[in-house]
Amino acid sequence: MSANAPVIEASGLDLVFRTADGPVHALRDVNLSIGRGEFVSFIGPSGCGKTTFLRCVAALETPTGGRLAVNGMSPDAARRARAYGYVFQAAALMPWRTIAGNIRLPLRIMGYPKAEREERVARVLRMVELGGFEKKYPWQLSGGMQQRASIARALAFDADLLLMDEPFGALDEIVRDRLNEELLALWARTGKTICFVTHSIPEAVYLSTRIVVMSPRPGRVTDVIESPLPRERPLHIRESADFLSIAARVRDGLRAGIGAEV
Ligand SMILES: Nc1ncnc2c1ncn2[C@@H]1O[C@H](COP(=O)(O)OP(=O)(O)OP(=O)(O)O)[C@@H](O)[C@H]1O
Repeated sequence: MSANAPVIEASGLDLVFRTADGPVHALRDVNLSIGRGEFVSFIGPSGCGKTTFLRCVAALETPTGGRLAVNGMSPDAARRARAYGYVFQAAALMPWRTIAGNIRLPLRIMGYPKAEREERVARVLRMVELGGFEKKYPWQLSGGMQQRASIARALAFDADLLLMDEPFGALDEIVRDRLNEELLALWARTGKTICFVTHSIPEAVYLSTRIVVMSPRPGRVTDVIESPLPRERPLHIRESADFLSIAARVRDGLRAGIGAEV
């Protein structure tokens, strides 16, 4: 695959869930191409298909129409090639395992030798500033630290693509600000491609190079906004005119999507 080939390419993507109450059109005609090193946020009201899109990329759902390629492969093949790390809404750590044990387990399942497992666990914990917390259990850590541990687990495979489904939604604003800054720093350091689901307009605008606005019933993309903000973003950039004008456009897009529904 060439370095410029899209990491994710969706064309005419459709997904209809068959339910007892009839079909649910979770995604309709989604066309999106995401390039290497982009930070793309997905924002939209509950039920507009944000999680479903990420799950399709991760081969956890099968689209009912259209095409989807991840690193130029089918999502299934990309999953086998460990193309991505997935960070869930809640930290989803196993409470009976230590932080190191949580990160080590998938590495063990995938057959990494012991020495390499240990090296990777130590490295990713340092990356999320949790060095020294290896032997703690999840309940001994704050919510923000748990979420950092779950990011470390997703980083352990060195995948170039990170799929993050509302990872900071349950955290208070101060912790969220800090993790947003840390995530941007990590993105800058590693050059990974990040797909990030959020309900927060400021979070989407602060983090992203591109913002995908979605609306429900059927779930579809209603706007894609390129951010003019520089890659280096101190928190106070949120008071700048550029920031506020992108936030206003996202808000308008969300309103228009809801308006179209009624
Ligand atoms: N396994 C499933 N079976 C049936 N319907 C489903 C299934 N998964 C999702 N849906 C429906 O598909 C639509 C899109 O759901 P999805 O979870 O992708 O939305 P979302 O935008 O991520 O919402 P939220 O912001 O609340 O997480 C919703 O109407 C949801 O009820």
